[in-house]
Amino acid sequence: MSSAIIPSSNSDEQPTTRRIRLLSLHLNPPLDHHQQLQLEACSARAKMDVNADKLSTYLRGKHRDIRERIFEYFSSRPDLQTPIEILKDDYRELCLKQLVALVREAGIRPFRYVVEDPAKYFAIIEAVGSVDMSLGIKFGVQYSLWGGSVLNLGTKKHRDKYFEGIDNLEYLGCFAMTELHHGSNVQGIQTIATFDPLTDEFIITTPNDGAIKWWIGNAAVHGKFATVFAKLMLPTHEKNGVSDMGVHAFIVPIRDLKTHKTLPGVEINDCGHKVGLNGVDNGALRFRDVRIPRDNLLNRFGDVSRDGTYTSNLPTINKRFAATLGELVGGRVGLAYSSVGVLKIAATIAIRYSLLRQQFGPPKQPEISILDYQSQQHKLMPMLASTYAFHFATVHLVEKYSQMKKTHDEQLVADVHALSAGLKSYVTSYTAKSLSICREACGGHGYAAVNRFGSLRNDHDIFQTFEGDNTVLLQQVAGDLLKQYQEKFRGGTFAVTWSYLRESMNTYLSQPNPVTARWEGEDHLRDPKFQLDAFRYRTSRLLQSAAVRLRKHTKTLGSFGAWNRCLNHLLTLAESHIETVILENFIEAIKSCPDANSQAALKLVCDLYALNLIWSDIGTYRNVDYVAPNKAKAIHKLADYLSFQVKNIAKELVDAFDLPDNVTRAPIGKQSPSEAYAEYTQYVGF
Ligand SMILES: Cc1cc2nc3c(=O)[nH]c(=O)nc-3n(C[C@H](O)[C@H](O)[C@H](O)COP(=O)(O)OP(=O)(O)OC[C@H]3O[C@@H](n4cnc5c(N)ncnc54)[C@H](O)[C@@H]3O)c2cc1C
Repeated sequence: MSSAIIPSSNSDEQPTTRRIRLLSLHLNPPLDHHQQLQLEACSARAKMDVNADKLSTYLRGKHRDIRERIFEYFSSRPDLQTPIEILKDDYRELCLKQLVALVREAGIRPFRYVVEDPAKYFAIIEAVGSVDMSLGIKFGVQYSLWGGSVLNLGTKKHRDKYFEGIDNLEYLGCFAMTELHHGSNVQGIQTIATFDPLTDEFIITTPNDGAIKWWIGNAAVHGKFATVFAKLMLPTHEKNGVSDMGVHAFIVPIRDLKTHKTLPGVEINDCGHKVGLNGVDNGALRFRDVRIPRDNLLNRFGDVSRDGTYTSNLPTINKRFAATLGELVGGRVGLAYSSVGVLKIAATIAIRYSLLRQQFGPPKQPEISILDYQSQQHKLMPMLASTYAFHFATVHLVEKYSQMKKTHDEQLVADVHALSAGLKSYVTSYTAKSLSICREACGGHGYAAVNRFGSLRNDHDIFQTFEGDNTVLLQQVAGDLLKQYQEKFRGGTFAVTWSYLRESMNTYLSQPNPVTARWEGEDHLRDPKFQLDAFRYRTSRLLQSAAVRLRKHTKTLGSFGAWNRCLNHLLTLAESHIETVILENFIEAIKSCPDANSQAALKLVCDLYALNLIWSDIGTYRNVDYVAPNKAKAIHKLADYLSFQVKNIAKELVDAFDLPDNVTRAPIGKQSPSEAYAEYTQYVGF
């Protein structure tokens, strides 16, 4: 455990002494000042005393109040709580009722925060999604997608006309991008908006069944408007000629504001019962030459004048398309943030139950809690550590997004785009897997619908697909990394998020250090420098080798074929990079924590996060001798030991998520263990 401080070499040193000193160096590095501090933290850990409230205050930051207000409101309205069993149509109506009550009764008016204070907006959306995930998604469709498209793709005239109605829910709306034949490939959509100079209108047309707008939230029952993405067609001088100006967004009224009847030319059908999120009414839309005024083009990035002339500050279709999609990253940020909220709920229920539940034990002695089993710790403690890591990473994402909204800095826009794509895909995939692990970790009682894992899993599952399929998004991250890599070799600089690669690419190009590869003392393994170096090294290696492979295969397969040949490699690269960014943010967040005990607890959790991931990919490190066999063994042992240590403060760590019982809503996850079985028994009718 402890490291001896190795005396430095001096000229009188005997050969044997020197050999012993060098040998010791291989096993334990000399302690620097930072490590000394760390050792002190380790010994303090034995009496770690975590105050959940202080930790929670640090986690929630300044938006704790609005979150509590939302939870308290729903706690005061049990009639608005979603029952365990509910039919699709009833659920949709309840979900609308919940949304209307939140906005009009509880007075949560979130729309202005979309632009003015995104951090507050995301805190609201996370809290609302914790109350009910369908409600969170319906809320997101209204304010992030429909509302967000009006604010971010439109101009002042659109804001003036629609802001109030969107905010107060009179103008319930949809975001109609996906079609039956095209989801991920947005540029492949086929809906057409043709300008008619005679009437000064656009004509919205669904040219074939493949172009029917599909999966559109709020469309089946409640929506009055839709932001419809369509290819803008402008007449040319040739007879009947049109020119395709690329994908643009248009506001299309779909139901009458007073009668709620579907408007002429619009055909709406229900996408039906889904695997989850049945409180949201997803519908399919067909447009039969629906005419809308020219003003309904959301014209921030491209406009059409009265005579049909097209103007834009952006020179190409691709640039306009990128700018349009770039403005929509808010939805993705919200999903990543909310997914962490779901993970917190699941981890809380599973860990509280694992502390309560007792099975087996030493002969003739009381049974022990199932969280005392190493296997249960292995299932749940790295997950708890990841939840904390994701919390800080998504808070960082929200901060960057808010900065971007204020400054519109071009570099920041690119950064937030890649970071939101990476975090959304990494976090939502992790949460989806964890929900199954939590269910299984709670045994049979995990399978009771009242204990939530089924609905959480089903509702959350689609987070992996909408707002960009995870596999597709990770490729954008890999593409961005490769672009930066090429620029580096052309003498350019890395963007801020990737700046760590500047140094680690150089380290990578040299051989792993055979001395540090053997250091295995706890103080070294728990040194953030070692952990970050290891993460960065892996990413740099993957980046360098991906670039080499792509170059090689492009010669024979072309760029598309080469990309596909290296696809799994590229996905691993993107994940490795995102893990590095997550770790960096965790380490930074620990430094800023004002409470010493909370800081020590976070350090422990962060070490588990880092070492568990290094151990999960130990083959990669061993293959290149980045770690020697003994060091690999030491990492494994320490990761298990840290799981055990984290288990000792697991109760406080989940309490710090500050989720009241009316939000977790699972009898087995009750805050007070004595109530858990009692409520569950009552639920069954005893
Ligand atoms: C409940 C729900 C609500 C939705 N709400 C809305 C909404 O309100 N508005 C809206 O416009 N849309 C909405 N959508 C649509 C959603 O955004 C799309 O489903 C999503 O973008 C994925 O597109 P897709 O379904 O075409 O998947 P596909 O792209 O067909 O993906 C299928 C599989 O192919 C793989 N794949 C695709 N392309 C690649 C590639 N290049 N490389 C490797 N693998 C690839 C994917 O990884 C995935 O595994 C919703 C969908 C659902 C289910």
